Amino acid sequence: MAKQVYERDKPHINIGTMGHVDHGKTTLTAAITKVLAERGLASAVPFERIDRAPEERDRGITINAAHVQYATATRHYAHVDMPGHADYMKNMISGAAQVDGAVLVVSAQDGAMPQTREHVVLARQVGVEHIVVALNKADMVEDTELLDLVELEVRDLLSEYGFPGEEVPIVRVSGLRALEGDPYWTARIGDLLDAIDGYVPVPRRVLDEPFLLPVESVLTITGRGTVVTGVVAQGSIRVGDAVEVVGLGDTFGSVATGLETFGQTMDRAEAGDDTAMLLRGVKRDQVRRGQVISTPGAIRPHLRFRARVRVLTAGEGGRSRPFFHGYRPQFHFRTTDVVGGVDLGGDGGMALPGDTVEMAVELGRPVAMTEGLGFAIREGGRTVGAGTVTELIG
Ligand SMILES: Nc1nc2c(ncn2[C@@H]2O[C@H](COP(=O)(O)OP(=O)(O)OP(=O)(O)O)[C@@H](O)[C@H]2O)c(=O)[nH]1
Ligand SMILES: [Mg+2]
Repeated sequence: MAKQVYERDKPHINIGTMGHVDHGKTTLTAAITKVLAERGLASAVPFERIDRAPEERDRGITINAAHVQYATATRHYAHVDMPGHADYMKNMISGAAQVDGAVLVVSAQDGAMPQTREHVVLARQVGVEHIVVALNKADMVEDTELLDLVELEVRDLLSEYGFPGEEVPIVRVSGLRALEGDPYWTARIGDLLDAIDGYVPVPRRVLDEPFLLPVESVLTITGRGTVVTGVVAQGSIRVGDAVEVVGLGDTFGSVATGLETFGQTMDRAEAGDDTAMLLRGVKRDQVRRGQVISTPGAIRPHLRFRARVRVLTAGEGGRSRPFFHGYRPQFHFRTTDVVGGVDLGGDGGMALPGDTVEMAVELGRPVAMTEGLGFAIREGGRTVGAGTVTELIG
């Protein structure tokens, strides 16, 4: 059967659901596709197809970020449903790094919880500028004063981390009731989508720079070959173009022999597209998450770099004590994390929570990078810093 061709007839936006564990992100994601399917703008994706790994079903939590697509009257969306559980924060970070805007899901019953705060902090760090709040499980709270209070609390939290808390749209929804077909709550999902359409701007895509695709996942298509997926960070590519696979090992060349988005073929993929790329002559074990696919020669892997880092405070989920020269946390770049040693300049170097410091870093594995690349620093399940590469050393 011939595959459908992707029609680039509406602006494309990448968004995602984030928020504390169990606040209803996956249910809301399923509800959005259901409501839009009824309008002929999406295929309904049931809850079990979003959380589909056996462990996800058994534990009732999201582990891997899942991607679905839908359209509103004016836009095409790729939507990544991120995990809320603290153990899977690194999947949340790479998910958030790809989105142009986020839907922060907050349970109206529980209000803002630890990962609500941590996700807001991380969204800020990875450059998400626009957040729309879904005050979910609103079906469970009858007291409207209580809803007003939770709303205020969320606005304050957003303002605390530099978002315009006063103007962020907050929509009271019930993903579960909408999924069950309740007309009132179905209409509220419509309100949420209107808020997203209206509040998250179409970002300016960087098309005039070399092509770059951070690899999010790798799969084998029997009889065709190895496919990498991810959101194109910059530039564009056509079927037949030469590419390089860069980072985590030796750089090698290939050719993009096929391009798809959500199962629809494309002749050309461009910045912002959620893309699957078939690579010629590449074995499954030669590519992995954390590498980048680029125009040949456009980017190099590096082990050593200098950076400017803001050390998070305990209140932001970071450390309560300083770290010193020789500290070895994990560095999260785009879709990967790599251990690295920190040089704070001499044995007396120290970085206090709340400080912004300059440091040199030596990674355990080379990562494809250019100056200006952002990253998060994590240790023992928490985010301790946010940085930007200022100079490539080696
Ligand atoms: N009453 C009510 N229950 C809901 C609503 N949305 C979700 N739930 C329930 O809350 C529980 C968690 O829902 P999920 O959608 O898995 O939550 P999640 O935020 O995706 O969880 P993680 O991805 O593991 O962080 C499930 O039992 C849902 O049925 C809602 O709007 N109202
Ligand atoms: Mg989930």
